[in-house]
Amino acid sequence: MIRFSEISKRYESGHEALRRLSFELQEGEMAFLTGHSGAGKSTVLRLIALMERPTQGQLWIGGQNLTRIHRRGIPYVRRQIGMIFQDHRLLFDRSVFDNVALPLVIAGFPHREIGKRVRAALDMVGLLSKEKNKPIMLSGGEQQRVGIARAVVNRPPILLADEPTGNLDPQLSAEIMGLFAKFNQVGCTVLIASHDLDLIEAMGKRIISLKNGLLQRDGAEVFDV
Ligand SMILES: Nc1ncnc2c1ncn2[C@@H]1O[C@H](COP(=O)(O)OP(=O)(O)OP(=O)(O)O)[C@@H](O)[C@H]1O
Repeated sequence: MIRFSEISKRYESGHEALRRLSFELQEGEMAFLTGHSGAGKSTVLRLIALMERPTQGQLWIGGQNLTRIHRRGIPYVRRQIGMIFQDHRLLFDRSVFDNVALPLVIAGFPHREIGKRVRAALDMVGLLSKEKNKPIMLSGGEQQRVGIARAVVNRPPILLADEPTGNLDPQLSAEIMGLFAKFNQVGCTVLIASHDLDLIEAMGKRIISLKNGLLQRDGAEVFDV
């Protein structure tokens, strides 16, 4: 489903954030991406979401070679991906409903369909009763769940999350991870960047570990870097 083949990413500053990184994520798999600050975790997610392009190597999503894709094809790929950020990136002057509806409004869904889908997404994250609230009235964990509802509202086959529990206490963090596991159980391919080793080890899923842009560990396999 997602395949990195010898991917390198050098930013314009000259910094090489990823070096010949290869790994594959099967359709319906859930995995964690870990490593020290600056190891390259966000870069991996940004490459998959086409927010950055690789300097070298081949990157595939569902049989499509992203390194060959034209600008015109980018929105089509992005529609397959729900992305969740540590800082939620919610619109604070809009209601919870409007925040979650945004991807559907952009995609031109009809009004009725938007209402149905937004409420289904809010129900999944347990926030149906807060649809009229502004994000500022919600706790950090609730805000994060709004971000998750927004990411899943158009039912993308791939979910990417960048430090989704960064600012949350251990109990809320475990709840958020539980939500991702729930989406995975219904077939979503999930990749989560997190430096919270205790939490991700407790999830019992595959862990891919980066060190200075190199693959250090993939599941049970450990590499000499
Ligand atoms: N736009 C950019 N321009 C230049 N260098 C960048 C850019 N984005 C990231 N980097 C550098 O690339 C390296 C990898 O960054 P990345 O954000 O992928 O790491 P990370 O593992 O997600 O770190 P953190 O856990 O701190 O978020 C870092 O050294 C970072 O400073």
